[in-house]
Amino acid sequence: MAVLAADRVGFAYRRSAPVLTEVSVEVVPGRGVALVGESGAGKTTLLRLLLGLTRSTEGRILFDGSELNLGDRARMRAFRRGVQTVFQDPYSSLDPRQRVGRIVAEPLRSLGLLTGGGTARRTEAEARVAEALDAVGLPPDAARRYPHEFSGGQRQRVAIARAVVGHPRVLLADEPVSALDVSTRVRIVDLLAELRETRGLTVVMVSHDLAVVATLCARTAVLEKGRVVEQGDTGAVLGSPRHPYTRRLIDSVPRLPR
Ligand SMILES: Nc1ncnc2c1ncn2[C@@H]1O[C@H](COP(=O)(O)OP(=O)(O)OP(=O)(O)O)[C@@H](O)[C@H]1O
Repeated sequence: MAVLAADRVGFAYRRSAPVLTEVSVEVVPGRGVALVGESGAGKTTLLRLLLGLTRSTEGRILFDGSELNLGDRARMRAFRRGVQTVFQDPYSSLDPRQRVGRIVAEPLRSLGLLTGGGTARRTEAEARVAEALDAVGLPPDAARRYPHEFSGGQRQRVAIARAVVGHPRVLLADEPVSALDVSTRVRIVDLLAELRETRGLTVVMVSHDLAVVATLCARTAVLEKGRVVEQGDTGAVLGSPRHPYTRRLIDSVPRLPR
């Protein structure tokens, strides 16, 4: 069964024309989904709806088969334990005044994932932060440092550590590598692929980069002007696209001269 689904979702910003119309997308465990489409197609808006940050104006968002109710705090907490996020910009998404250890531990505290009290609680948080830092390939002493002491790629590792510290099932990522240089991009994509294998993490991703999509996501949904025009296995969608819009999207990818 789908962990997360958009069921005939529609959305319009206030006093504007709809930016999403009748969008249905399912996220099945172990089968990551890429959301692709031109700028303005509605990808980020759909991700925000799937994250429960914005309420849809039509249709429903389902988590483990039942409708997400943003007003139900206990249920939203369970949702946040299961579904975490990484944003595009590793510079603005980390609080510069907090040490990395505190940043990574934040979901453990806010989602009630720590069991003990006092010193035991602190020790448990430290151990789980160390485990998350190790999982993203950062040294243990990273916990004592501040975000500005790290490069862009390392900061994105910190953001990924914060997202996975509570062992979520799904990671929603909005252009997670587009702010990084090419070689760093490859390393972060490899890291996400590794987390997918080792932790069973299902990655749902918005990306302009079809090579990244092909590496990370089993399924692809193509959005054009707020509608899904094509979706299916990534190999089929990108390898033999049926819709002219998908073909145009693939043809618009710059190729190196031969
Ligand atoms: N806060 C907002 N208020 C009003 N309109 C908005 C708002 N945010 C986005 N939009 C509009 O909604 C549409 C979809 O935007 P969205 O950011 O979801 O697209 P996108 O596919 O993620 O684009 P990009 O690839 O450029 O990030 C666009 O026309 C955009 O101008």
